[in-house]
Amino acid sequence: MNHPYDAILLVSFGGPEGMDEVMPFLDNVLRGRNVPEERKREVAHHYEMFGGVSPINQQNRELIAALRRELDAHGIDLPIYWGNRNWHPLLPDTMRQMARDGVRRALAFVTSAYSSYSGCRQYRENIQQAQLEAGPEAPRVDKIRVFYNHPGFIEANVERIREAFAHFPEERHSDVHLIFTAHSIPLAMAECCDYEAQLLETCRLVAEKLGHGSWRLVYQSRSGSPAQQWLEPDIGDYLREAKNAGLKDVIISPIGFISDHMEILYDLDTEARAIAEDLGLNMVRARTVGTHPAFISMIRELIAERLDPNSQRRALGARGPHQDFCPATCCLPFNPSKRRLHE
Ligand SMILES: CC1=C(CCC(=O)O)c2cc3nc(cc4[nH]c(cc5[nH]c(cc1n2)c(C)c5CCC(=O)O)c(CCC(=O)O)c4C)C(CCC(=O)O)=C3C
Ligand SMILES: [Fe+2]
Repeated sequence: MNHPYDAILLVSFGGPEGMDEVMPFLDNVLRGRNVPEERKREVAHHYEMFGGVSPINQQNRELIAALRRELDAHGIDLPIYWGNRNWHPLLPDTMRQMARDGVRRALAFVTSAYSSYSGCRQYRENIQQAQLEAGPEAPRVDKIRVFYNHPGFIEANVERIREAFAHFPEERHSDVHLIFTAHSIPLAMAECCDYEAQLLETCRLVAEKLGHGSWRLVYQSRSGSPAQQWLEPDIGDYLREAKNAGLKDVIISPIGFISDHMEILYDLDTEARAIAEDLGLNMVRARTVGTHPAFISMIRELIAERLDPNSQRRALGARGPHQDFCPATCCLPFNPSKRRLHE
């Protein structure tokens, strides 16, 4: 096929893989961010509870291995590179390697299904910065569209939630309350993107496929200064609300993420689970898509559609496929015209 791409680039968040990597990783995440020192220490402790190892890097290795097999099976022979925002392999190092290998133009798959500054624009800025650091031989990089409404993403989530339902006796299924979670972001950030609307669309499409009416989208992993407003309700508060409303069985599906990384192991499997147990709620946490075959074939499809401009761009629901190229003002961190000058 005649197309301009000579590599795939997986772009992700990155995570520490040992005790001595936790603080330098958090320094990278929080450089220039308005997050209190106390929150940083708290989050360092979350990582330390797991030996300083975030599962995210291993999950990305497995994702790459699965994608390699999928591309090979479909005759797509592009090499796959991998670079992270916050930890090794770091994007600038990967970009230099690509330049050395003679890569001229790459397609980037970012491990975030939704549009937001953190999940879209910041990754594009990271790519640009890495290109600057790698110099004039750095490849050109085009980002693959966000996939929150892609049938492969929906199907993989539906199957993960079906697995979770199987933990409850059949006769209780209709009374199970399905709680979707996503990473909270500052309201100022949420105002500049379609994050909430996209999340709600994914939840709606997944719940519809499951034929399950009792669901709600809530948020987790709130960070930042307490003075700032972030998306709510928080999962902990919502579990208390659910209890007060008389609910007994809940499934938590972290629809905002694509792998079971630290924000899930700690914020849901440790913190939210303790709250649920305290309240006497039966909680089952659904897995994220991870390397589900429908998700891996979705990534292959998203690559193939960029290699062949005439191919169909699949999307479920009312919103249609997201555009291939982000407009200049897409996913800003905040609305600049709302910022007072002295801030
Ligand atoms: C929207 C969004 C996603 C989803 C899109 C995507 O996947 O990119 C996401 C993913 C992730 N967030 C992660 C970890 C962290 N996020 C933090 C801080 C923050 N996240 C934010 C937003 C998001 N984050 C924001 C607005 C902040 C405040 C600071 C800032 O404005 O940037 C902090 C600092 C400590 C804290 O304050 O919590 C950590 C350690 C990990 C890795 C987990 C692992 O290691 O396994 C992953 C995948
Ligand atoms: Fe985060």
